[in-house]
Amino acid sequence: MSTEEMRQEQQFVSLAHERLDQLRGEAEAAVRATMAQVSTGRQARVERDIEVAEQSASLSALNAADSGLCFGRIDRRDGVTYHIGRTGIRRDDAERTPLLIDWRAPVARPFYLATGYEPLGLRRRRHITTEGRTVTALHDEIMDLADPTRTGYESHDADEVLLAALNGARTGRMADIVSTIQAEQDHIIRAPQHGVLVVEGGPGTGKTAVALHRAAYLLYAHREQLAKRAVLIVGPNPAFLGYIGEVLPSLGETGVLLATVGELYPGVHATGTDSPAAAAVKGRAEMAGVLAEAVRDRQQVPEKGEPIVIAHDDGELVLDWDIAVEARHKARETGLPHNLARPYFAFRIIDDLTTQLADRIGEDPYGGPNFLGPDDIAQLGKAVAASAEVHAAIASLWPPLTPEEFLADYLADPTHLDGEDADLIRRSGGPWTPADVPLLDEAAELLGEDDSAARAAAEAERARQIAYAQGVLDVSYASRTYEFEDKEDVDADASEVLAAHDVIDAERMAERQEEIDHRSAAERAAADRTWAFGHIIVDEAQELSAMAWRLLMRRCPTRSMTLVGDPAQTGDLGGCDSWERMLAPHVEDRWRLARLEVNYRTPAEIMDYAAGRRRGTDPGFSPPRSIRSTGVAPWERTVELADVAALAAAEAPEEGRLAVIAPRELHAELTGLGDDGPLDLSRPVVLLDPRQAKGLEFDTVLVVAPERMLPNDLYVALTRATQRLGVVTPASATPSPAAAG
Ligand SMILES: Nc1ncnc2c1ncn2[C@@H]1O[C@H](COP(=O)(O)OP(=O)(O)OP(=O)(O)O)[C@@H](O)[C@H]1O
Repeated sequence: MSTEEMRQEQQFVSLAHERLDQLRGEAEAAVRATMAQVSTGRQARVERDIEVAEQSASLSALNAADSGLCFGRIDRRDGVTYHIGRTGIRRDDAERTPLLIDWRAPVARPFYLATGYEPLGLRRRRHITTEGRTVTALHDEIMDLADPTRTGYESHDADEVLLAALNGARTGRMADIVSTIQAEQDHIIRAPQHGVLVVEGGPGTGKTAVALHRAAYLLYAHREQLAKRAVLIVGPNPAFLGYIGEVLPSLGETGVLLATVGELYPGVHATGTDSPAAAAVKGRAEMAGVLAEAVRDRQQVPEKGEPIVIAHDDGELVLDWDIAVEARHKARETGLPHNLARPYFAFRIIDDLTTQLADRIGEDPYGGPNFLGPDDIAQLGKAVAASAEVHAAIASLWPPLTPEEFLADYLADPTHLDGEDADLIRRSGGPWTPADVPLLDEAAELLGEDDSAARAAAEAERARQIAYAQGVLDVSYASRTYEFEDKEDVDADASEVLAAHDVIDAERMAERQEEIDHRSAAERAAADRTWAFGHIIVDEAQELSAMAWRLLMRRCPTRSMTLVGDPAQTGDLGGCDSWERMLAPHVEDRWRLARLEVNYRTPAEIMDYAAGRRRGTDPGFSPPRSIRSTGVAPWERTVELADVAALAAAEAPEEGRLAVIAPRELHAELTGLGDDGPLDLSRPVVLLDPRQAKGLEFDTVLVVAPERMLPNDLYVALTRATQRLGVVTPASATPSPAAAG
């Protein structure tokens, strides 16, 4: 082996780190300098804050690049060599020539795609392994077989670097795969941004990894647009989001919002839980129509013959069925949501009641025309419109509603559902559940936000600011003479010294005072129900209910989405088993499908076992092909539940993580596994139910009571291990209702 080769590579890596340090130093100094600026005035402070935020973002991207900065090199046939890394770095020369190429740049692509059959202009591909700043290994692949040059680092196994990554002990946090992205994954990561792309693949095929790297790629390729509109990544539960939460920051990307669907209604914390059957009812597509009907039910009219009689200074007003039905018809005809159509209902009623009053007051006893002129009638109308009693009557028929009030009332007494379904979701009080969130969102759409009060308040605030600014300008103008009073023959108005009043009027000055929202796009998006994201990525997409899809589609009017999932792993009753059915209501057949076929997580021995069990209920089942085998077969044992903790302790790997996956109803009997407090995946041993295990992976997994799990849940549980799998049948356990199913 040529140590010279190694020395040169080390020299390059050291140089790249030095340059990175230099850039980091500059970025730090820029942040410090900006922060030290004495900014007077709110505008200046806001601008300073924005600058600090931008500089800090590039600083954290540079910090993120520190570990594994340079991981590859491509030597092209034309003699040009590029080093590939986590971020792009330029030299400090006049031309600012590239030193390190960002993995996302087009020129880096052959590093991921080139093969002996299609070398894409490469002579050689090199993987560079580093520990800290030290190069520890090189792996070369010859792409041009006619090239006789050898370095001594030629790999016999092309997958050596990949397999080393896959065999590494797990930490409880997902790591990026930037140095070993495979060609089939690269095609998906760099697929065009527009439209809906569905990525389907079995367990461990890298769907999550690909989705996260795609987010990083899109932010790189469409930075300007996506920095403004932000990218949303939706995952199945908070523990999963915690598990994947480090990947994008490690790639230098922070402009992303990670959330579960249950977190997508600002101001609502969905801490409650539904039974699976109740969640399934709430998730059905028909709930949209059901809620629309329930909103219409809140638009009432008095019974025929039982009018609402309103006391008024000029006599009683009678709000009867005829008036209300006509007003309701007119309001509904606008097609506006409930709260926005309400003023039309109110206007019509006030108009009718005014006519009623005018007919009575101005009536000519001799049958002549009404005595009242248009001005008198307008006066009467004002009085009717100002009457608290009239407003109370209108509100009793067509009340202003918030989504929260409306849905809480609806769930207390569900209508338009058959009796069994209504019983399942009936609830008075209690916290919101994740399945309520799409219903709240639907209700918000049906009700609309009557923001007239907020707009009036904003207008009043603006008027106040203009008045204040005018005051400032008046003071500025009044004080103009003092500046020059000790000078002779000075015409202050003709002075060359410009004062504020010369260059700006009150309105523009007020505008400048208005607060600029300097939160990041992701932060603003998190607080805004009506935010339209630039791109949405949904992981475990098969779990989402029809109602959840409606919510997400509203957040992405451009339908620029990547959906990754595996219908064979669907756990939720309300989830989906067919992409066609799920997507047709939103994009018809305008979506693309990409498949991932190779299982990078689960060794062949475990996958064969999982597939064998699966074939018990689905004889034609075919799993993804495992890329590696360990020679360690899964084992089965019958054990007392009380002894599972000891078994877990014995099986726990020295380095890495072990998970016990058991049905939730057995957790109380599985003592000693620390099933209290929030789930902490960094612990060496964790206890999970199959739903919580979705998307996660561990070095060793013990699946307890497989016979009590539904086929899809069992398949998920059996495919979480990267090294070893044990299957435990409880020697004695209290029978459960789930056991039968
Ligand atoms: N190209 C790669 N290089 C290194 N590791 C990879 C690569 N592709 C996938 N992996 C690893 O394989 C494991 C499984 O990937 P991932 O969790 O993305 O699969 P998945 O398809 O989402 O699985 P599931 O459907 O079971 O949740 C992860 O540890 C991931 O880092």
